Amino acid sequence: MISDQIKKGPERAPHRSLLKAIGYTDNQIKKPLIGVVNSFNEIVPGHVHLQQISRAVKDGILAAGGTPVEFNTIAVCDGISMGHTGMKYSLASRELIADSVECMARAHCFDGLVFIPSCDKIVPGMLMAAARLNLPSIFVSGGPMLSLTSDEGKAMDLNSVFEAVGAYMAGNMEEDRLSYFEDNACPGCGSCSGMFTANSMNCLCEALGIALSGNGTIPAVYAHRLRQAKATGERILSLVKENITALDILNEKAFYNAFTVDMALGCSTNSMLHLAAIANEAGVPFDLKKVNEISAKTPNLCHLAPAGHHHMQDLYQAGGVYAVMSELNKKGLLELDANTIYGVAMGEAIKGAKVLDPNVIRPVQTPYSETGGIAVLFGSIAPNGAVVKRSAVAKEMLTHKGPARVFDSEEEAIAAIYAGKITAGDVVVIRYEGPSGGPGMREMLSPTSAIAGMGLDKQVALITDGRFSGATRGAAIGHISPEAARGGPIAYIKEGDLVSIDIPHYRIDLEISEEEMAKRRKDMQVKPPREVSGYIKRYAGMVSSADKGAVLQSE
Ligand SMILES: CC(C)(O)[C@@H](O)C(=O)O
Ligand SMILES: [Mg+2]
Repeated sequence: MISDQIKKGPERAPHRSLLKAIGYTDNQIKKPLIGVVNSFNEIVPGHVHLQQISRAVKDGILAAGGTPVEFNTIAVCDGISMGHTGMKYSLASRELIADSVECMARAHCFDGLVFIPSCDKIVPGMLMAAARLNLPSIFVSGGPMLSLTSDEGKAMDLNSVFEAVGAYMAGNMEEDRLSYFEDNACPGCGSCSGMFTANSMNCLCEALGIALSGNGTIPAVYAHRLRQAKATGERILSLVKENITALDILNEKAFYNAFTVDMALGCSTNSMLHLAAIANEAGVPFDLKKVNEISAKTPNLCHLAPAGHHHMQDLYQAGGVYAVMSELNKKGLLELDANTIYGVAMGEAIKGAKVLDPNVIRPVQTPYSETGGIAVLFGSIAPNGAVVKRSAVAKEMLTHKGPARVFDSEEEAIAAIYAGKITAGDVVVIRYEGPSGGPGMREMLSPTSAIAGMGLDKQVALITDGRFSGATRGAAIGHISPEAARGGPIAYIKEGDLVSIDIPHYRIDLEISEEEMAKRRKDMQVKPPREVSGYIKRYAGMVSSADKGAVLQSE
């Protein structure tokens, strides 16, 4: 046992003494020590109930003959940090989570780990740690929030409130209506209820084979979630016994399945950053061009919010992620011999799964589209790529040409949008918001929701070296690489330049000549880094480009 290093032989009497000081008995110390990596706190609705999930996980571990040892990580709420400098700390928190789990697991010699994430950055941060540590590992999330139906019969979620702000600011909504959404859109604990980033990543844990079926979709408040947590706690003991470690599962086939399921589900654009970062930790090659190859042949089967009106509870009732996979399998789109935490191959694991509601999970013969939810665009604005959730783009905007309206920060852009200075046809450019330049690559739900809430989403595009929320809809093209702060072409766009977007052909171009661009590179200065301090300053210096997952690199 790995934990023998802290508990076996006379030399380890002091260590056992300390374990006894915690209350562990000799009998408990002899058993496999299972780290329960919790991310409970009292500021994130997706995490506020994780003590209950953790209790259930620990019950499962105890029942299966292990000794659970809980420790915590931080967790940021992207919704609460949205629209101000707080958002600069969200993506950056992912690396802290990975690093802190590494420190805890290595220092205390756990035999296996159960990870309990929930919201956006905690899932990938923990997956990165799992890959890095390569211990027997399994994931169980806190589960999605429920979605209530409004008095107008519309399913609500966090984005309903963000878009209501847009409508209110445009003078199209009364204050009491805004309050109605504020009071009803987020009814209780769980990760926000659309196919936003948290739920995307928790669903992808199933596709990766690192979580039990249902991990992504069972609502936070259902007892099924607690049973799932117990089953997860029991399962880790089998993984320890059989020595199935994280990298037995997180290999090339697992990532192939994850990208494929991502396209079918219509996951958040942030999944491109996170899968790249996790693949990097797992030593699996990642190339954004490959993503397009998968997207080109994978039908989009689901239109959950923001692409449509379904929510996670609908996907749960429709059969969940495995039902989606069973549809994809009919077209031979999966790597069936990928490993799973069940100890059987994925093909075996999904046997028996079927679609229970074809309105929520379309049959593979009649998809929403023949191609996947996400497209990677390349072109003179984004030589190394840009990402768009094409399943949530209005048809009218799939191709668009319009004048650039250039802003060097999210704040400047939002002020112009609220002041009514953005009009039909415009391409809003928000730059110096990349991983290094931001720093922290802010997620821009306020501007995209304001545009949508003002009814301009069929006429206005928004492009940025920052990123978007999973709740963002419209022609919102992010992750433009290289970023402005590192001299990417986006730094040289001028007000009024024509920007050409062609999503079906995977292109994003600036309509100026190469000579003109060369001239601008000579004449125009890239802005100096923003004045920041502390962790985010270190982060700004070390972070890689978005197309590489915005991971920290030491050189
Ligand atoms: C606040 C949200 C909905 O979590 C957003 O940050 C996302 O990425 O989906
Ligand atoms: Mg987010």
